[in-house]
Amino acid sequence: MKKQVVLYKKLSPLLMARLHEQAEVTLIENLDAEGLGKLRDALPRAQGLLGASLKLNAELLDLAPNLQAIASVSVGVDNYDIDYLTQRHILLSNTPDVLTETTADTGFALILATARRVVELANMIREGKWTRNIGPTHFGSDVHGKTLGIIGMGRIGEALAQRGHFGFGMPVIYHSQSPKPAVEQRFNAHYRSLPELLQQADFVCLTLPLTAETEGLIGAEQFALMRPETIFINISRGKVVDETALIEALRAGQIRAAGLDVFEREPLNQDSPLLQLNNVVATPHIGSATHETREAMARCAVDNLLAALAGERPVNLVNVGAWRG
Ligand SMILES: NC(=O)c1ccc[n+]([C@@H]2O[C@H](COP(=O)([O-])OP(=O)(O)OC[C@H]3O[C@@H](n4cnc5c(N)ncnc54)[C@H](O)[C@@H]3O)[C@@H](O)[C@H]2O)c1
Ligand SMILES: O=C(O)[C@H](O)CO
Repeated sequence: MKKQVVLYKKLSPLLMARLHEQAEVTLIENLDAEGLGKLRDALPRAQGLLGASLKLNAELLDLAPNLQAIASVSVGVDNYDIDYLTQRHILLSNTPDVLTETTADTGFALILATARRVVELANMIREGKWTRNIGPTHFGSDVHGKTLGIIGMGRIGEALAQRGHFGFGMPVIYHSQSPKPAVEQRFNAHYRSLPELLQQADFVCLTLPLTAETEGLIGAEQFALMRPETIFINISRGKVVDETALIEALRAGQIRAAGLDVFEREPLNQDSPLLQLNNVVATPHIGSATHETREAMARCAVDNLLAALAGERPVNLVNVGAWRG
């Protein structure tokens, strides 16, 4: 008998066809109030779930007594109660690797856009304010040769280091859970304590996951260690940063600019003070959002889900403790 799969993210026709071949599929197209109601109705029969951007807590999961596997179309797994899933032997998988390069591209786009004031000055032209040659008040700062500081030297951190070191001749310093000799050798990178990195980096870039340990990692005390020339980039998760402290640091000139792809609350409220600041470049969580990469992520999630439902260990199993094979 075909397994019951609930999708809360629409997939390409090719992937939908593949899933339909092997499973009975219920598709929830939108996670608005109506969609959430439909999801609740579908959960009691669900054996597999596939989607992203939904906090799947114990209250929702308790509606799904038959659930065997969840395939998240994301590398970040902060939306899931992993201990609870493991306790219930529900296999959680994610989509690492396939989005690494694209997310690092986004990080570098934010580095360049903030340093060279791309959005602010492009808007100036649109607003008809380019009336004479620009002078020092509109100058940006160099990226090449500046010190790139990476917090969380994992897959995306390494891809950022690669761009900085080989492409822009940037000295690389990093802070992570432990030093990584292979990375140091490849990018001539140097390990720093968190306070040292915050003091020394021209670009402080967050590429670490949101966990109980990293929530609120960067707050007023950490911004106070940065310099007025520091540019702060966050492509990890909004909650790693105390957003009120970030706004204060930007307003007070404690740091020069911020490039932000992620926020404490998403979508970002239109009234957010961040959107009033010219030295903020804000993008709507687009780290992995290219046609190619989103399709690769969806394919990876489908592979993981079908493997799990067939009794096989998914390649990207997150909670290995849930595996009984
Ligand atoms: N903006 C986006 O659209 C987007 C896209 C992809 C990933 N992300 C985020 O980026 C994160 C990283 O992805 P990845 O594939 O590089 O993961 P990864 O696991 O390869 O790398 C994370 C690194 O952070 C380090 N780390 C963890 N906790 C730490 C701590 N307390 N202090 C210092 N370092 C710590 C780990 O040791 C690891 O090296 C994801 O978890 C996700 O939240 C965002
Ligand atoms: O974690 C991820 O994969 C990205 O943030 C997309 O959600």
